[in-house]
Amino acid sequence: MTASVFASRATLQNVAVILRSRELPPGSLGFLLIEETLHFISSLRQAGGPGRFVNERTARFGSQTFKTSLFLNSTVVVQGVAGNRFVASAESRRDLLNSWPASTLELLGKNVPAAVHGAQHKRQRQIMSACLGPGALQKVMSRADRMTRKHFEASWSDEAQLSIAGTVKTHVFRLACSLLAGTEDEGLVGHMEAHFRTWISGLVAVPLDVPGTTFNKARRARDVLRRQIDEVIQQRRRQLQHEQNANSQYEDLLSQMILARDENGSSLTPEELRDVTLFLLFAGHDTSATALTFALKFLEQNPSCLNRLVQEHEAIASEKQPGEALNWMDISNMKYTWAVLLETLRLRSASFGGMKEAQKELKYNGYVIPKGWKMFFPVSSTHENDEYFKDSSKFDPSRFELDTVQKEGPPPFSFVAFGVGPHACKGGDFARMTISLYIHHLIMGKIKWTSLELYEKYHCFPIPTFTKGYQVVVSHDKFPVM
Ligand code: HEM
Repeated sequence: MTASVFASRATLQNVAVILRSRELPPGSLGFLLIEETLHFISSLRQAGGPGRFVNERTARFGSQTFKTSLFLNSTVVVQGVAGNRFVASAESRRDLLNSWPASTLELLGKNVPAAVHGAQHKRQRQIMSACLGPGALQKVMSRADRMTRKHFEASWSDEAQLSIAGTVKTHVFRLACSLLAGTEDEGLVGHMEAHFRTWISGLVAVPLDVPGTTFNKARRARDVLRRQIDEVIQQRRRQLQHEQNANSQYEDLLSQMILARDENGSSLTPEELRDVTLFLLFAGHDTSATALTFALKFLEQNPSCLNRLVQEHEAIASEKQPGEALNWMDISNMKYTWAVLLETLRLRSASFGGMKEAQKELKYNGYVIPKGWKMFFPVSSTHENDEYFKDSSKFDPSRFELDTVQKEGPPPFSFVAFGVGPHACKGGDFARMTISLYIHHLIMGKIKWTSLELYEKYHCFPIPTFTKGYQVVVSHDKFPVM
């Protein structure tokens, strides 16, 4: 049955391709629409992500724009600044729409920002802006600072051997639960973490919903998480009703999200609030944890960059009283730290690219993109292009040091780790706060970490992941001055 559906879909699409072959970009949809997907996934299973898949086809067809088929969809791949700019502006006109597989949306929920468009999306973005921007984050900074200090005391003891990937992931999840959902209850958070991992593993699984499959377990885990988040929200609403002053300094973003209104005075519906809270945990978790893990690896491999960071953090700490929490101004003054994070994301982007669907026939670069086809912009082929980033394979945070080292930053649409267009990331400041705090307390704790394997392998399916979890030995001492 499934095979015949594949076959008829593939046949219909192939007929369309033959009829319009002169107008379409060069390329091949492969055998039964599945062959190309297998090549794509095999490329993601290696370091470099989709780079090999994209570069091979770019060379074979002599064009940066080519057709292929990904995840059963006829797809046009576009690259570089021009391709990214085209996607952003076509999406702003709603000629392209965000396109996630139906099975992923089934697990994420139909109300999440990535799934909605138009007025509902605008309302959600306005509310998220109010709750994830510097003003809101300033209110939760002392809580975040306290949790990060506590994490180092508990997990980074002298001579400990630990997996940085695992340790960082757990911390980022706990911090996000505390700041986004307002809960630090260890029992509840531990329980949520286990369900959370089962839930997100279903997002890239075969969507077979029968008992025992990864997808089915993920759907059940999602139901448990929804109940848990609903309870947390109800509890928070009751607390807020008892608060005398609704403008007091809320130490969690959930309270701010409950109270936030868009320009028309509308708030999130209860179902939206639940789905958006869970979505924020999902959107901010693996992305931030991966960026932090790879940043630490790059720093270990580049002692001169680490030394610059030490100077920056010592200067900031010297202005504080002992034990005084960092504030948002301190985070925004950590300019080299931010440059290290951006350079890490350039070389190890958590997203391998964006997939959008054409709502009508489009023209790009002289080629036709038929209605219903997907457009895919791979991140790596822009990030690793010497035209935009000189010596692009080199880890060099100074390319993002605007005002001080560089007169101009990279060209617009060349750095796309946070996506482009109306659905671009809303959590950059949150990620910046989480990662900067972590690096600050690591450095000020005089902690040294040494890899058991300096050049450990990693793969990119679905995001960059060290094969052995980046195992290190910890010691507490002074950094060598370079
Ligand atoms: C280094 C960390 C992060 C990276 C690299 C990252 C990257 C991305 C990317 C590539 C997208 C998709 C954009 C698109 O579809 O075009 C996205 C969307 C999003 N991210 Fe992030 N993200 C990070 C952290 C966070 C955090 C910490 C949060 C929240 C706490 C967050 C919230 C969101 C939201 C809400 C969206 C969806 C926006 C929409 O559909 O309107 N992200 N992010």
